[in-house]
Amino acid sequence: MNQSKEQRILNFVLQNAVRGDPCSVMDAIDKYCSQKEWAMNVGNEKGLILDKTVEEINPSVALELGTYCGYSAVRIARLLKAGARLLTVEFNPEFAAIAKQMIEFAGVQDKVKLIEGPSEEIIPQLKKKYEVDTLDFVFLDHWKDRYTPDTILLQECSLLRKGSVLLADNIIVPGAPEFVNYIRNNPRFQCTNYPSHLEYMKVQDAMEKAVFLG
Ligand SMILES: Oc1cc(-c2ccc(F)cc2)cc2cncnc12
Ligand SMILES: [Mg+2]
Repeated sequence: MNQSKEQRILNFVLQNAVRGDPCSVMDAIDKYCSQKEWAMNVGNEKGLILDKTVEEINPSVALELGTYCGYSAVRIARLLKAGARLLTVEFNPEFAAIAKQMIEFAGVQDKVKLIEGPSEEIIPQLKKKYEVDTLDFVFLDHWKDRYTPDTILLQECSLLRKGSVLLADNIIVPGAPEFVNYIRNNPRFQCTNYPSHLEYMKVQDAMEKAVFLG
């Protein structure tokens, strides 16, 4: 049975990156996906915006919606302080299986909890099942039509506190117009737009940062 693209990406990392070195894993994925097969990792240009946001917040508890192959989970986890943790949610079992191996190879598995399932099911479980009080940082990088309902669900589940930061990928491509309209017109959020480019392409994209005002 021939391999998936995601399995080919993982194989390339296993052959070309250094076990326990998150940056070498990120570099190998970026090399493969820019030179061989495009894939929907946040990439190195938008990845720098993600880095700066994570470093600014220095989160104790972070949530990622949309793990895919684990590129941004590795990217975020490598910056977390001792004792801090990332919960990352992936709906697709094949992607989750690849991401688990990617996260372990990078050596960040002690900081990352990979949860397989739909975000709308997992979010209401975060407090009781995953011992979350509130979230310091949320990276939205899953299906764009889930950005708004999941942001509302995070509020309904009292998972945001004054100062919690949301960062959303793909504001232009594939685009999340309904989310942009919701979040920019919501007085409980302070928004900032970060123009960038679609991963590995000369196509305009952007990220949106939204600080919850409580
Ligand atoms: O960063 C992303 C990019 C694209 C995407 C796909 C096809 C295309 F033509 C352009 C962009 C899809 C995504 C789905 N989930 C999360 N992130 C994504
Ligand atoms: Mg994305």
